Amino acid sequence: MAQMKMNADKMIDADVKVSSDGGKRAYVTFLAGNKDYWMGVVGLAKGLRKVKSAYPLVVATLPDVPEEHRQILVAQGCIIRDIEPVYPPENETGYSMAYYVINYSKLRIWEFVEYEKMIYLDGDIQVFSNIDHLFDTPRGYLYAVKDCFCEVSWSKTPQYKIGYCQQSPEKVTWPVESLGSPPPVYFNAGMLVFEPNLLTYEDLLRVVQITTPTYFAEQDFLNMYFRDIYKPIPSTYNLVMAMLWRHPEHVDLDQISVVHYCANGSKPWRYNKDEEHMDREDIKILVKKWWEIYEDSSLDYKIFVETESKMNASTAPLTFKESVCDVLTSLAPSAA
Ligand SMILES: O=c1ccn([C@@H]2O[C@H](COP(=O)(O)OP(=O)(O)O)[C@@H](O)[C@H]2O)c(=O)[nH]1
Ligand SMILES: OC[C@H]1O[C@H](O[C@@H]2[C@@H](O)[C@H](O)[C@@H](O)[C@H](O)[C@@H]2O)[C@H](O)[C@@H](O)[C@H]1O
Ligand SMILES: [Mn+2]
Repeated sequence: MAQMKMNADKMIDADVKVSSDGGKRAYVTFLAGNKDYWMGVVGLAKGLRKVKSAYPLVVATLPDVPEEHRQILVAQGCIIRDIEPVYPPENETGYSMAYYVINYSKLRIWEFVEYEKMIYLDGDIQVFSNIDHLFDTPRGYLYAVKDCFCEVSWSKTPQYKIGYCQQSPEKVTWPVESLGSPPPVYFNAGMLVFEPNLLTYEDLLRVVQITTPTYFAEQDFLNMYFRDIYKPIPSTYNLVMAMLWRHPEHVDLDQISVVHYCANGSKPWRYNKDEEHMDREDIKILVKKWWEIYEDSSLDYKIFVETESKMNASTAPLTFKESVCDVLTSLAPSAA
């Protein structure tokens, strides 16, 4: 029996796990530049191993990522997928952060149609509990967590100016008479459960070229594009860090599966205790938890795989022949 299972597994490409209905699944992140985000991706790869995710991590990688960083990621079991940049039209109004322009390249992940379903995670995200069950969400939708509008990065938006946030709409009523209908529910694009699709991909690239860029770059664009199929999922799947001080009533850290280190100064590999809010005890704990995974050599790909295979070998189910021998031995008359 075990042998038959082994053969079946061999038929499945070692790097890609399939769902019960045969669809391939994987996590995917995005890496650009020659700075230090590769450390975030290593942390993410090790975190997914620690929670025993059944699926690999694909890294959509821009050409400016150096070979040295690529080799580190391959050594950590990542699947490198080279992508070309996506440049949006000229942006007169500017972005909330100048570097956001490179985040349009995230759109390339819709081209990864060898996978039926993917979970996109920013490189500054860590997974602390297994979220593989999100791959079983009903097809035909894009799932993501609602963002928060309260940080100064939103200061140029009407919602920030009146203190309105979708996380606590009861606090400030949206003035329909002066501002029209409230903004549609809006997701943070650091974590997405989505289905790669070539027609969608080609349409994304077409529409992005005729869409005026706005403050949150590809995040605004994705919210506009997927408005009709977006389904909000709980903050446990993408704790946008500002929620800790903006909406603490909506945060139970014990229930959080995914932490998004998106607040200024909170990226663990370049944590800056002098940035606003970074002296909070909960932030220090979350940064420490990230480093514990990053520095845990038992989670390094090579060591992890060796350890797992030894454990599986020692607890592997008996083959049919072994179990028969066991029974016969137990029945044999005990030596006098
Ligand atoms: O120099 C950079 C900037 C961004 N990113 C990738 O783009 C994602 C989005 O950027 P970031 O997380 O900094 O945005 P935030 O969530 O903090 O707004 C990152 O997580 C990385 O995966 C990258 O690889 N290199
Ligand atoms: O390019 C736009 C980016 O917009 C989002 O980040 C924002 C958003 O979360 C705001 O709500 C926060 O205030 C801010 O700090 C944070 O940078 C995504 O996380 C990121 O992946 C990317 O799409
Ligand atoms: Mn991020």
